[in-house]
Amino acid sequence: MDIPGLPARRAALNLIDAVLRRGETLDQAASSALSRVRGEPDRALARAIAGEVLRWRADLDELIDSATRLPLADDAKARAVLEIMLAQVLRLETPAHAVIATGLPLLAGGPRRLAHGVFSTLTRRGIFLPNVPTLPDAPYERWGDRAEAIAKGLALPPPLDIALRDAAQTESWAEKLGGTSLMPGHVRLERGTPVTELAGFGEGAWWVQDLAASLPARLLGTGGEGLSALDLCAAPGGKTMQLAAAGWDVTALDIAGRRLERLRANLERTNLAAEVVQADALKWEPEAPFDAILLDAPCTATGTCRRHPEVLHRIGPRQIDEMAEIQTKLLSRAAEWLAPGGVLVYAVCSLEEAEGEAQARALEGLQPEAITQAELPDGLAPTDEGWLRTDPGMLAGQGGLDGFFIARWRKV
Ligand SMILES: C[S@@+](CC[C@H](N)C(=O)[O-])C[C@H]1O[C@@H](n2cnc3c(N)ncnc32)[C@H](O)[C@@H]1O
Repeated sequence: MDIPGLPARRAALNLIDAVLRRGETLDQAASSALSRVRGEPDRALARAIAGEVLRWRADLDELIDSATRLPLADDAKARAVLEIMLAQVLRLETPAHAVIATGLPLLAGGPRRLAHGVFSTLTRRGIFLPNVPTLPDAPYERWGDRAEAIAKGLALPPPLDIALRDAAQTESWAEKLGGTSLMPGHVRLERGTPVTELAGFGEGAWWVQDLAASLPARLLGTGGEGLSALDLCAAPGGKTMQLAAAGWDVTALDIAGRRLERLRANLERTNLAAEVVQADALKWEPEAPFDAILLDAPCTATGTCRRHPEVLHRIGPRQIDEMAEIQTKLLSRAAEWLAPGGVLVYAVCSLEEAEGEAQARALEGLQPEAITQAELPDGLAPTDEGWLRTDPGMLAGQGGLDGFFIARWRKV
């Protein structure tokens, strides 16, 4: 029999290992790593511990190294166990005795005494974490002069943003749900709000969507009688719902069947319509050109680091290059499918220049259409090129937002 709480800590260790060694996402790792953890609270605890370690790993390691005479190897199990133990004390307010009771058994047959010694030395010393997590070296270097601000955003727990089907009712939904609105059609609620229990969820009056993620579809404008929009890479459908609610005649295309099932369920719940196509956008050909195309391309998703801190560790040049290559192909195909006068919006939830600015710079044959200040919430501004670059850490006073790159063109 395991002691209570031990399976959750073992699972946290396995989740971290899957991210650091196998490059998996926490979601990918979850089904196997959490399979032996009974009960949702313990599964949530395992994920929370792993998330905190991945967010604060550089700072936790600095503490560990300050208390050992010889540094532990980067991949030493004792280091990983100490990270888990310290993250609980420093981030989850778990009492030290519970941390010891569920941490040291993970090192059975190994350096338990060493780990106990390091943990006791540190907790006696009165340790704390900085206000802002220290980024791992690789993303710190990649993000250059944006890195400090991004790190500040990482320290903020992301709020819960919802997008309304009917933007005209923004004020009344904000009041009903006790939230605040940063632009029409948007309401911001406190993190951890149980989504499905909120008023309006069942009747499909809104869906969960980060404020930044809601901007690309807004930048296509409103549709109308007979105006067609292609949502290329559409699942699970946040932007499809926005486009349909804005009056476009939407074709929603994605390669992933399971994700398209979620898109269909989302459309059904919100009582919105779209033609759904399962296809590979690198091979598919449309029957007719579109008046508007939204390419929300697959990407490294580093802009979601607040919710998915594993991207700080598992994304490197290889993944960025792979994604950039696909994005270039998708963008040039999408550009060919526009009707004269049609608008193309390109978006990625990535903080990487290769997936954002470099893609926009390389696209030929369409006329850039600058994003304007009036189209953005207060506190955000377009770049000199007329693109939008959001970083976690922007709008910090209002709870931040995800990192996105967005650009727009017109076919003249
Ligand atoms: C950033 S997500 C899209 C999110 C979606 N637009 C939303 O707002 O809910 C990228 C999507 O691209 C899809 N995808 C990746 N490669 C694709 C391809 N070759 N053809 C079509 N879809 C693809 C993935 O299945 C994934 O659903």
